[in-house]
Amino acid sequence: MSAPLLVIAAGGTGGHMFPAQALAEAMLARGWRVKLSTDARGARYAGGFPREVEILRVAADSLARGGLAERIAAPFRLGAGVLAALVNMLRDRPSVVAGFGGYPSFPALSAAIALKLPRMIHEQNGVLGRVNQLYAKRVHAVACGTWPTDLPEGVEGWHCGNPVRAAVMDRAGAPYIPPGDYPMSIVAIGGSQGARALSDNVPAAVAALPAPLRRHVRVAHQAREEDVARVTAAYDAAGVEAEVRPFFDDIPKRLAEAQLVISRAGASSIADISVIGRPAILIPYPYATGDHQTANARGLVEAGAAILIPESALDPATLSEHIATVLEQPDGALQMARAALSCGRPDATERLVEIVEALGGEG
Ligand SMILES: CC(=O)N[C@H]1[C@@H](OP(=O)(O)OP(=O)(O)OC[C@H]2O[C@@H](n3ccc(=O)[nH]c3=O)[C@H](O)[C@@H]2O)O[C@H](CO)[C@@H](O)[C@@H]1O
Repeated sequence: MSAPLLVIAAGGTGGHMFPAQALAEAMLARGWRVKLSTDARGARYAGGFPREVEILRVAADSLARGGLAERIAAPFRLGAGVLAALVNMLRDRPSVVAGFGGYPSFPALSAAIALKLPRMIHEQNGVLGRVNQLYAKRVHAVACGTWPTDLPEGVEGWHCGNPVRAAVMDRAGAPYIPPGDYPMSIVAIGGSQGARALSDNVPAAVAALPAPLRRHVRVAHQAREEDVARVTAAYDAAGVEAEVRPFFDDIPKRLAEAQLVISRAGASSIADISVIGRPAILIPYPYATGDHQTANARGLVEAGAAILIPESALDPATLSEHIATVLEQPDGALQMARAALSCGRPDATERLVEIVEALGGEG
C-alpha cells in the first residue's frame, strides 16, 4: 500500500506559505507523501519546501484585482483550476486536503468538497480570509493560528497556533529579565517590510522618556530602507543607543533579550512574541484586510500581555507613557511576559499534524 497523500493548497504570500511548509515537512517526516497546489507567486516560495514535495501549479487569480480583462478572465481561470484539481484528485485520491488561504487554495478545496475528501483549513489571522470564509462550514476542521479567531456561527475552531521558525523555537519560553537599573532593550518591528508609523513615533517616544529611564534604554529598530537615515539621526539626537536596519536576521535572539517589544500585529510577529513570551505594545496596521491585525492582537491584549494602541491614537507622547509604564514596573512587565507565554503555541505544527492524521484516519 502506498503512503497516504496530503495535498496542501496555499496562496502566494509568505504568510500562507510558511505554515504550509512547516506542515509539509512534518508530514513527510511521518512517512506521508505531500503535494503542494499553488500559483505562480506561491511557486516562488516553493523553493523552501522539501524536494520530495511535488508542486501542482494552478491558475487562480483574485476576482477583485487587476484590470477589466483580468477580472473577466479570473472566474474562467478559477474554473479551469477547479477542473485541473478534480482531475488530479480523481487520479491521486488524497487522504487529506489542507487549505492555508489565498486564491490558490480555492480549486483544491472545491475539488475536495466535490469528491467528498477529508479536508481542513488553517487560518493564520484572527479574521478569516476570503477563501477560508467561503469554505469554513464545508471542511471537517478549522485550525486557527491566532486565538481568538472570528468564525461564522456554528463553526468550531481549533487553536493550533502559527508555526514559528526554528530560531524562535530555540528561544521558546526563554527566561525574561524584567526591566531595572541596567541596559534595557526595546525591539521595534514593523512586519516583514518595516512600518512608517513606527519610524515616525518610536524615536520621539523614546526621546521623551524620563531621563533616568532613557539612559538605560537601547533600541533595535526595523525601519523601511528609505527611513533608516532619519530614524538613526533621531536616536542620535536624543543620545539613545540604537541599531536601525531594514531587516534584522537575528530577530528571535533580539526578542529573547528584549525587555519590551513594540510591533505591528502581523500573524507571525504575534506568534513569535507569544512563543518567546515578551511584553508588547502593539500598533495594528489599520489597512489589513478585515482589520485582521487588530483581531490578531486581541488574544495578547485580553491576556494582559500587550497594550494596544490603534494607529489613529498613536503619537509620541502616548507611546512614551506606555513605554514608561512597562519599563518602570518590573513586576507588571514580568506578568505581561508570562501572560504572553500563555498565549503561545510552540507545538503549532504538531497540532496541525494531529488534525491531518485524525482526518486521514477517517478517510
Ligand atoms: C501589512 C500586512 O498586510 N501584513 C500581513 C502579512 O504580514 P508580514 O509578513 O508583513 O508580517 P508578520 O508579522 O506576519 O511576519 C513578519 C515576520 O518577520 C519577522 N521579522 C520582522 C522584522 C525583522 O527585522 N526581522 C524579522 O525576522 C517577525 O519576527 C515575523 O516572524 O501577513 C500576515 C499573515 O497573513 C498578516 O497577519 C499581516 O497582516
